[in-house]
Amino acid sequence: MTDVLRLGVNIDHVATVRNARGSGYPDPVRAALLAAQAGADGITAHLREDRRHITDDDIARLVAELTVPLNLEMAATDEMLGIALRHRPHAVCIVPEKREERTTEGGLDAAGRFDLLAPMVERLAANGSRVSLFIEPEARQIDAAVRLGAPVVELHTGLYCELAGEAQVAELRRIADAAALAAKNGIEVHAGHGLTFDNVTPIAAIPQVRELNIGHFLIGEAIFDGLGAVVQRMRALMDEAR
Ligand SMILES: CC(=O)[C@@H](O)[C@H](O)COP(=O)(O)O
Ligand SMILES: NCC(=O)COP(=O)(O)O
Repeated sequence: MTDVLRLGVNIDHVATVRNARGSGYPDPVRAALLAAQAGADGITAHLREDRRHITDDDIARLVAELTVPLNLEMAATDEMLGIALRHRPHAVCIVPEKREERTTEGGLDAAGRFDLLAPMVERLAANGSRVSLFIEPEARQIDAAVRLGAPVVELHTGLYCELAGEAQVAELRRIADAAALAAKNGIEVHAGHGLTFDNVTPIAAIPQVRELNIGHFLIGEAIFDGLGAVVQRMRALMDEAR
């Protein structure tokens, strides 16, 4: 019996719609509570330096009101470290960030930024948050995660989602090999970015993967079918894959 595969719903783009007009709706916290009721095992929220979607107030309200664990995504900056230490979320996932990017473009260079990350990982863990590193599915990055003492890595699935045919199969193999290597080294494996109903199954079928974080697609589909229904459908696809 493989462990249950958890679904983390990323609510960033509920805030994107809200911020389009500076209104109070749609409320990301309301979306988070609804997603939890529909079967989400956790909520992911990315507090970006430019606050283009999730705001500091959203994080404060999520911490106060969520009924499932919060996974706070953040860049490796002193500002974000201070916010994470103050709120002490269940989990913190350190992600790369470029102000000019439309969305995350790749994994964190944990190997190249080792000296910057080491004290940050240590302080977040000592503060009681489960630290995750959002990385490319590469042995070099997994080795860095081991040396940093990160208990979790989230493997970037964006390239897999963009590719097709043999190239996508090769990227899936790369992700599966990275998941096996990370698990062999005692690291819990998560995956995310760009996942949809159509491409989730092969990722969900990787036995070492314990959590998927999925957002943009679900929020888009919710416009047509409602957030509860699309969360339930993604949950069912993930369960069928195991
Ligand atoms: C790290 C990752 O892939 C996402 O969780 C991230 O939040 C994407 O950024 P946007 O939500 O701003 O598109
Ligand atoms: N870390 C991945 C995540 O939280 C959601 O990514 P996406 O589904 O919005 O691309």
